[in-house]
Formats: sequence, structure tokens, C-alpha cells
Amino acid sequence: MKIQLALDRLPKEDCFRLVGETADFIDLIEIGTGVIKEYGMDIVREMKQRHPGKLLLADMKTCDAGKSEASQAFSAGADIVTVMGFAGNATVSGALEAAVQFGKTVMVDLLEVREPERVKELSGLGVDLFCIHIGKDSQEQGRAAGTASLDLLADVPSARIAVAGGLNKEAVKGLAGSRVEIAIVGSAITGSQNPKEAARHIRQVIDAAQ
Ligand SMILES: O=C(CO)[C@H](O)[C@H](O)COP(=O)(O)O
Repeated sequence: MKIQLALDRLPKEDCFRLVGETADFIDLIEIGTGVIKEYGMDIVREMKQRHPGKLLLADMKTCDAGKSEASQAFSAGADIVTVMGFAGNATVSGALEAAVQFGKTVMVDLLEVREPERVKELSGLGVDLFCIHIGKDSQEQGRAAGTASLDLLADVPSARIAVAGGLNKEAVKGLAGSRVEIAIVGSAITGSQNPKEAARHIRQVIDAAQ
């Protein structure tokens, strides 16, 4: 299982510092939605320039203008962009079209998607990478991402799966050995007193489970 470090609600300098400290233990870097709203495509561009060997995800959370927004992020150096699963099919298809043009990838964020039928429909459009996501506001109401929510993808055995939403070391351990390909971890690393050690521990948990 891969680790995607989510950089959310952070100043630019902290984003670069955190990636510098944890780079040995993470596989993907995510520029979070709020960080993109603050710094735009410049931070996507700069992160790719500084870390060309890491896969870079721009968490655009696109819900309209799919082709245009995906192209914007791919042009800036993103390898993966996110599009919301509740977006219209034309938006998802537009983003997928851009991904083909740039030779890159779309991740569909299933935040608030509850119907397996919708996941099958998205798969039919050509989506192969999905993110099961419990958002910040839901987390504050006591929900957390876990293996139970994998049921949403039970009918799409070919789907590649990422999981996000308050994952910590214990939750990542619970995902190890499941279908999940990418554990998206934000605050458990970025909010830790020692981000490098936090990332190292999560990496160890994953390696030990393989
Ligand atoms: O997409 C996100 C928020 O919308 C976050 O990147 C994702 O939830 C991971 O962060 P955390 O581990 O802090 O929940």
C-alpha cells in the first residue's frame, strides 16, 4: 500500500518543509484543496519542480468544467487530479479526456457518494481510480474512513482504491491487506509533533503487514 501525504490548511513553507522531512517514507504528495485555493497552480508547479520523482496529486475537487480544470493542473505538473463523484458525467468525461491528452490520471473522490450504482456508472465512463473519503466536517461528527466503506466498490473489482479521512497509524493497519492501494494521510503526519517519525511509523506498519 502506498502513502499519499495530504497537505491541507498549511502555509506554503510548511508544505515544502513537511515534504522534505517525510519524503523517504511517502509515495505521493497531495496539494490539498485549500492550499490550491490559497496559492493556485504556482504551488503545484513548484512542488513538481522540487520533487520530480514523486507522484503529485492536485486535489482540485472539480465539480464543473472538468476538462479545463484538469488541464490546468496537468499543465502545472500534477500527475493525478481529483474530480467529485457527484459531478455530472460530462464533467467527469471532460477530465478523463484531459488525462488521456496529458497521459495522466483522474481520481474520482467519492465524498458523499452512497450508491454503488453511481460507482458502476463512473467506472463505465472510464474511471479506474476512486477515493473513498470521509470529509473533515463528517469526521467532526464522529465518522472515520475504514474498510466498511469499501462495500461501495464491491461491484467494481477492477477499481483501484484510495482511502482518506482521518487515517492514523491504527486505521492504516486496518486497511493493510485489503484492496486499498493508497492510504491518504494528512493530519496524522502534518499535525504531529514529529512528522518524520509519524510518517516513518506509518510506513513501518504498512511494510510489516506485507
Ligand atoms: O481531502 C482531504 C480533505 O478534504 C484530505 O486530504 C484528506 O481527508 C486527508 O486528510 P486527513 O488525514 O487530515 O483527514
